[in-house]
Amino acid sequence: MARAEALIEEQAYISLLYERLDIARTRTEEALRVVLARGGTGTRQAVVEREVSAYEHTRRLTQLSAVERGLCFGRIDDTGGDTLYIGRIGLRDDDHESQLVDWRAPAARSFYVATPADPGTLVRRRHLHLRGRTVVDLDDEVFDLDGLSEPDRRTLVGEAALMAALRRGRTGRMGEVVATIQTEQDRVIRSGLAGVLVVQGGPGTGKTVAALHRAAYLLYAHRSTLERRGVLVIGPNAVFSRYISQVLPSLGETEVVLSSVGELHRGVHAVAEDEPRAAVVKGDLRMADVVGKAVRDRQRVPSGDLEVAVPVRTSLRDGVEVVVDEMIVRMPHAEVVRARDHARSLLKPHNLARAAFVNRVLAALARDEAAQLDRPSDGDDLRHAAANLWHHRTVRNALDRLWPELTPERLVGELLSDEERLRSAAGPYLSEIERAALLRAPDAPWTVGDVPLLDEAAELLGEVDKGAAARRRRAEEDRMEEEIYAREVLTVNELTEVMEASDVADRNRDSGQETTTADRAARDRNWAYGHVIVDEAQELSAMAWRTVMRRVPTRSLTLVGDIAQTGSPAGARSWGEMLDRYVEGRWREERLLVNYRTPAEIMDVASDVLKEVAPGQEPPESVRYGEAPPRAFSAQSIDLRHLVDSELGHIGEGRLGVVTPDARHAEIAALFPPADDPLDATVAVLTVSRCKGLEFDAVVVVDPGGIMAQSPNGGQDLYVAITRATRRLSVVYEGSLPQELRRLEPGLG
Ligand SMILES: Nc1ncnc2c1ncn2[C@@H]1O[C@H](COP(=O)(O)OP(=O)(O)OP(=O)(O)O)[C@@H](O)[C@H]1O
Repeated sequence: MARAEALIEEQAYISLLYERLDIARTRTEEALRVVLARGGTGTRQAVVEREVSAYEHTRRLTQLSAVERGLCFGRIDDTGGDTLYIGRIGLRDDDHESQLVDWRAPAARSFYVATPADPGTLVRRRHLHLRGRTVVDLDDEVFDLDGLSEPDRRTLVGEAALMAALRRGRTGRMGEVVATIQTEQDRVIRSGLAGVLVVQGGPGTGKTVAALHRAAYLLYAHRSTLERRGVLVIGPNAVFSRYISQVLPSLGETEVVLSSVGELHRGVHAVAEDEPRAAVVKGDLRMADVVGKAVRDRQRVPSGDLEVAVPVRTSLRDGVEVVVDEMIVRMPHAEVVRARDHARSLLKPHNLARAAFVNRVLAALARDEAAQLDRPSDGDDLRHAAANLWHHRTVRNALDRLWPELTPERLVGELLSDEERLRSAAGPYLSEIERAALLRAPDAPWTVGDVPLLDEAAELLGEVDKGAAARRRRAEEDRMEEEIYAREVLTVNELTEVMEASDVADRNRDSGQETTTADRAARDRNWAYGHVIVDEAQELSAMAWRTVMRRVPTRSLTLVGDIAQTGSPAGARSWGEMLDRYVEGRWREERLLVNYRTPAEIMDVASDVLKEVAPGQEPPESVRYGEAPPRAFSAQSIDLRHLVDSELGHIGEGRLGVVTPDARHAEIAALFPPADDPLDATVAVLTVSRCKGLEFDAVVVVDPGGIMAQSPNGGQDLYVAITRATRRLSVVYEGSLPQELRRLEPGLG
């Protein structure tokens, strides 16, 4: 069949699918209107039912609008003469016959995994290209050539769909690639939910896209487990989270929480990076001991007996109470030690164990007071006297000195900025040089490396706000009640197969204000996610892994990264080094070997760098060639702005990234128009740590020698910088060209 006829035939089917989509939307809108028209009153059962169906309809509507673009992108024909159309969601006709298969459904799998060598039962895979609702092109892979007519053979275009996808100009946001997922990526996406999956792959091998499509797949395949607990995706920084933020909604998923290590401690948004020596120390597991000791250091005993002045007689003067007479109450030193040891022996978090310490001290002081005043000191009298003592400022102050209530921010802030405290807490664990690397000014901003320390502290301190703990307990009791009730409602309505009672209870309780998993998770430090995905996972320090693992007690994780790109000096040198502590012998690894981003000429340059800095590491294979040989310019012979203008001329609508050493970022950024968001700028000036995971049509690497020298992992940084380019690469060097880059063609200034 000639291509034109094939196009007409496919257009007819695609139009039918869009009609179905329109019908589904209209029906859902109508159903939602009916539900909302019922109003928010009535019996409790009616309110629950209304909440449930309004939520479901709204969710379905969001999904139906998200799939408008590229609703259907593929078709498979098998040896039995059956045809399936593959798309972003599944659609059925009024007789419940499948018209479109969801890309995540098992039936769609052969669309992704069939290869000429192993086609399974497929005779043909067809990619459909739509603009709006019109089929503008198609390309076929035919697995059974003998079965093809002559005209059909002429339309064979091999990997055209993938190549077309890769040639698209960069928009500043990552897009989804459902139509062109490759076999090795499909293996990653559909790998089982349980356990730890490590996806190791070089730059541009699609680790990020595979991880995000995996999130969508897991939510589809394990909705009841994951929707309630949610999926957390941790990226290297907030810019990256924005870069990938549109992928999942465009796949129809809205219940995924995007975060970065710097944002994992509630209330802190750390963006600053530590200088390399501090980063190494903060990322070291010994810091868990240091924070532990810092907490114990705050549980003190006085050098002698505890002595506190308390008022004996007060009088009112001008309406103000003044102390007329006071006395000293005492607690012997050994008893204070016992009170402290007893509170510690409870193994409760510091702020929760404080009550035990406080009660013992108050009782001892009350006993002494009674003895001195010759008052009775039996049970009730003593309790009364102790309660009275608690109201004296002097007693409170003494107790706060000995066992203060602490927030993680105060504990860690004071630890890192007070030489004395640091020496005491870190003395047994860190050398003097390491301690010096940690010391910082009291008003220094939080760094990404501080966040795992804050998390550690939060774990050891427990919640300060007793009101909050009580509120949470009450809320939990309410929730249980709602859940029992919701279960009854679902049973009565025969909905138990479709929905979980706890889901309904959560939604009902939140009544529209905080209905998403993201909202609920954000409120709760102890939230346990159903699955956690970590991108650029090689950058996480051992301390950061503790923080991540706390959020997923089931150890259901996907970690994607590249050991050869580790930039943080506290990051991973091998996966086992970081993971064996938690899941020894229980993590599995998939490797991605094909680079879809960087053209072969640029990858050759990157490979030279890799050979020097990480000799054993294999660079990935590029699938295409670029449009110009990568070039090197001496800083003396070229004006950077001039070079950037000329590169912009070559890339048309695309985007350009200028990558600089950390120390030169401000100076170079000042040469270009300021940009609020580097993702929206035509020219984005970034350090290497900020451009991790991103990509640009053209990249200009400034001062490669400076990048290499900026940290012990500077060579890896240069490798990352070079591999951000999808089309063109230029390097502007100071002095002489680093010899790792000798392959670059000399550019003319
Ligand atoms: N199957 C595919 N179809 C179309 N484009 C793809 C496919 N796989 C990857 N790409 C494209 O290749 C580029 C690189 O992908 P991605 O950013 O996921 O790679 P990565 O392995 O995470 O890279 P890095 O480690 O350098 O951050 C992206 O533009 C992505 O859209």
